[in-house]
Amino acid sequence: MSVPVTVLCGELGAGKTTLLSTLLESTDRDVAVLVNDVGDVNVDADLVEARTDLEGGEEVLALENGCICCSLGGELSRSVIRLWQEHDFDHLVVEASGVGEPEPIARQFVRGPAGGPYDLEAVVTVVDARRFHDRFADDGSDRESDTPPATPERRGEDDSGNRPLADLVLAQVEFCDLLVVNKCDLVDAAERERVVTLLETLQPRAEIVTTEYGALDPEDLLGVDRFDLEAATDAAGWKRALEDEGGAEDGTCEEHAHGHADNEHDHDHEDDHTDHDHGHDDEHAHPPERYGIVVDGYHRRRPLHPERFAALLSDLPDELVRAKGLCWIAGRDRQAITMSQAGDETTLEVTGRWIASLSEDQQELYREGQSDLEWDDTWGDRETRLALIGRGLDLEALTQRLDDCLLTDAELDADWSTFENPAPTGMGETVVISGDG
Ligand SMILES: Nc1nc2c(ncn2[C@@H]2O[C@H](COP(=O)(O)OP(=O)(O)OP(=O)(O)O)[C@@H](O)[C@H]2O)c(=O)[nH]1
Repeated sequence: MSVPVTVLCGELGAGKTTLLSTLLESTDRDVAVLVNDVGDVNVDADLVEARTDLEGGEEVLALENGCICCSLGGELSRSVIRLWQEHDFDHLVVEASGVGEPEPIARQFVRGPAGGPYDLEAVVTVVDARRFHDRFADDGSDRESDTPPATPERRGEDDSGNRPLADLVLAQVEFCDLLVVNKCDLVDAAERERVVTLLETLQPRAEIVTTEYGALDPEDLLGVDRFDLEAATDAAGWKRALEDEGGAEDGTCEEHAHGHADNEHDHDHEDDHTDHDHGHDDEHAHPPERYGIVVDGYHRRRPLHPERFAALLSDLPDELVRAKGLCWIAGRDRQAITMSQAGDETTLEVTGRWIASLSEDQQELYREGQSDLEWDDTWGDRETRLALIGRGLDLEALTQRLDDCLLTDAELDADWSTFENPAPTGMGETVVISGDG
């Protein structure tokens, strides 16, 4: 019988190790723990080990060489298989590094060799209530104001691990089954409620529990079989906002609708896998209108002027919590560019090619595979389609500002390659644009 696995995520210092220590002290199960820290010293492993009765059956294994989600897919699989061969236990918890993305880790247990001995039960993300509130739920007034770089920062494929922190925090929130809102002793009741409501909007599918010092009933963490890869992949609030806009009528994730033939996960999105048995699915399909939280989509089939768009991205309203989707930027006529905004920073990344930029034969192939794909006679599938999630956000004003970035009729007839253009060009290349502060 396969061993159930829980993947534990959350930003640095959110309270993962505290939660894990409490869990190990209170559970009757024999739990093995795989800890992954970025850096040389496995502080967490030492900590958990020191506080855990290893004689009782728990084993702590530390993965030394970096971040499991970035480069160590193979090593993660090998380590957990070795663990399974050499030890006897009835549950595995993988504590992911605070800067890791949960999705690649989860996939190791679903599609990779570790999927044999193991069965991924849940992805749990720990959120620091205080920090989350101040960063995302506080109308922007208390937002962290790191000195922004004066010019957009260009990053290549190799250092994509330098993704903005706020973006990673939200990626962890958007891909999980259970959200543990920790450090509730550091927020008041109203702040906690604001955090929970915002989390429900950002991730309508997850269960949400609130806690202090990770004091959860072990069965709340280990006892529930919630994980569904497809549902988790499509669960993010921003993806639902795009779907509500009619952007994924075929049930296909927008990110994968355009030229992602080289993406190994493409086929995971072919069916509509909305899972109505899980979490808050139905209740929050339409986000709560409490606390002024608004969700909307922006869809235009006219290219964005690169300079004006970059200027807008460096001056987005503080009330915008999350914006994500595909952009069509003039002068980048082949590149489907994903925009991802969280906190003060926006990442532009080339994540695929517009189908319209492929050869006639290839276009035909792709279009046959996506019969519902909207196709414009002139521009093909090129379009800008964004989800916008905000608190107290003036959607009309932001929509107008986005519209002001679109090429004018005169600019449409101009040579787009002459525009000053900070947008990335190569597949996987990213550009980060910071707010003006
Ligand atoms: N006030 C308060 N402090 C907490 C709570 N939970 C954890 N802490 C403290 O927050 C700090 C970080 O907690 P950890 O459990 O190490 O966080 P982590 O997520 O494992 O951190 P990394 O391993 O760096 O990613 C520690 O000093 C904890 O004692 C809580 O609910 N309230």
